Amino acid sequence: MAGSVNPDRSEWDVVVVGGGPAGQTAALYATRFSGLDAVVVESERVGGDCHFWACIPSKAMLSPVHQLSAGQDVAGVKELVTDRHLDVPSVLRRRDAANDHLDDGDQVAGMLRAGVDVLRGRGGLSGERTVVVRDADGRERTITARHAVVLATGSLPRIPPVPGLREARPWFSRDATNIHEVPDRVLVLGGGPVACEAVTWLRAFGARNITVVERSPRLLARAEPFVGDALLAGFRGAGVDVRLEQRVERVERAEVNDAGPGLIHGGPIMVRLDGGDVLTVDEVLVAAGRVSAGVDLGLQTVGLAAGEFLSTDRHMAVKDVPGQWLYAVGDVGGPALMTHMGKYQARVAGEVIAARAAGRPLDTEPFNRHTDAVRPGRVPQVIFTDPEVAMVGLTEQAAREQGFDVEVVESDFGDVDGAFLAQDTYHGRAKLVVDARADVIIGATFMGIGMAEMLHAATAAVVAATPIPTLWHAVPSFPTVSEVWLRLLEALDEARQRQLVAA
Ligand SMILES: Cc1cc2nc3c(=O)[nH]c(=O)nc-3n(C[C@H](O)[C@H](O)[C@H](O)COP(=O)(O)OP(=O)(O)OC[C@H]3O[C@@H](n4cnc5c(N)ncnc54)[C@H](O)[C@@H]3O)c2cc1C
Ligand SMILES: NC(=O)c1ccc[n+]([C@@H]2O[C@H](COP(=O)([O-])OP(=O)(O)OC[C@H]3O[C@@H](n4cnc5c(N)ncnc54)[C@H](O)[C@@H]3O)[C@@H](O)[C@H]2O)c1
Repeated sequence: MAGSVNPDRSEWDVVVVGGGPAGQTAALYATRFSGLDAVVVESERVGGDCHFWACIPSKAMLSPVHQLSAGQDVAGVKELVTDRHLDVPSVLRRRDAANDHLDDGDQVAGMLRAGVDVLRGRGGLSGERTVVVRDADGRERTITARHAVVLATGSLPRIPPVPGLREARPWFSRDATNIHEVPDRVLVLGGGPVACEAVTWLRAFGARNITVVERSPRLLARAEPFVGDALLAGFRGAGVDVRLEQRVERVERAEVNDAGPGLIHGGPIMVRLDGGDVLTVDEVLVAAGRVSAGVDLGLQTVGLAAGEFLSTDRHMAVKDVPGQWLYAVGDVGGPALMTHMGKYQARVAGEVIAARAAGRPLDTEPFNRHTDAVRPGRVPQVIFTDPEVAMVGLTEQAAREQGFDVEVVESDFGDVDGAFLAQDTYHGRAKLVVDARADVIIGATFMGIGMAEMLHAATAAVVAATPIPTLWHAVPSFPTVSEVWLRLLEALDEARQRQLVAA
């Protein structure tokens, strides 16, 4: 669908550059109830990476993986599905439907219905409140914002400086999420969320030789250590070759033929690892982190350095830019590169822009809608491996490094009735990190089937700093897996009682 803008128009109250979830949300929150108008400038597809290339297609493929795997551990169902494989073409059709066959018509229509204009083209700052938009034919148009410009251009894959890697035209996350050809032999460079989720579906889709090369000592190194250990055991048990504390030294691909996303990009690839091993694979998937998509944004025209994650204050205004007219939300600002965090920041930015445009002072009471109260240390994340990892707040290590008086408590799901009713052999573990002085939870991690939907209770407890004595009265329903909360509180109580007796 084309953009929706009067060709002669050149001024809006709010100009948003980047139409991913963060940019869309900022435009909606700045304009609803405020009387302001806004335009979203988008160079590719309204909906962003999240809808077309990241969260939506990946989770559309992972849900069938989880459901088959869960069924394989429930008597009465497992007899039907053990040793059965996914119907991969059906899963890919499901994925294609979920991301609208890469067509952003519905997303554009949604913005227009909400009264937000859409302008196709690549936007970049050219001075205060001014954005130059270059369309696909190279035509330029200068637009200005009466009140605010919001940068929401997302992030791009980081390419490690490995000789031969770039030239080999390896896969990046877009190929993995929009997979059409399943490589039989694949090397995954990195062991973070992108890598671990992709390994989960590549295995389920029938890739027979998967090697993961991660430079740090653990998979999902930012999670509690038990998570990486359990994932490692699961991957290795399923035949995935995981090489920790290793790097790729060089890559060679004689025949390169990049026929498009998700298709194998050429002939076999020779990969030399730093230990001296040489592997031959059909594809390399680079999943080695992200960089800010702020390189061509004209940041230097307002005195900012290009290419780094943009630094913002608690109201999402970009630091070191006078006048409070420039905001950044979502991945372009880091450091929590997740859709829900980008949308949260965008809600804050939108409300701040509306208040400032009306000349209203920003709210100052705790948990007001004009201030980011989540960063740092209260960020939730679900990683949709099999089983899932769900975590919020600080890990034990991070809490100790930040000087908290830390108590930790862990429990597996062995004696939770809801767990053995859900699965015949439920494997999972939960951990709480407690600030002993304040007697509140500051971190929680759950690993197990269905944990994604368990997380929000922990997020609410961490953000609200619910006192542990209050949590005793938040009764988990029987027989649900969430009774693990009771086990955790009992374990904490027991440890404290023992300490009292010992003292
Ligand atoms: C494989 C994968 C899986 C993921 N899964 C999850 C998940 O399950 N849950 C989760 O919370 N997060 C997930 N993420 C992270 C999530 O995708 C990002 O945090 C999210 O997309 C960021 O939203 P955004 O709006 O900041 O950026 P984006 O979604 O990247 O949108 C930015 C938009 O800006 C446009 N743009 C860029 N430059 C310009 C310009 N100069 N002018 C105009 N337009 C421009 C782009 O075309 C794009 O449409 C995943 C990431 C990956 C890679
Ligand atoms: N479900 C989710 O919430 C979800 C899913 C996917 C991605 N994401 C987000 O997207 C972002 C990007 O994910 P990611 O996994 O690409 O990045 P990441 O930074 O989280 O992990 C990259 C991993 O690659 C390793 N690495 C980097 N260079 C390497 C090298 N040369 N050799 C070997 N290992 C190397 C790093 O040690 C790290 O463990 C993350 O911030 C993540 O939170 C979120």
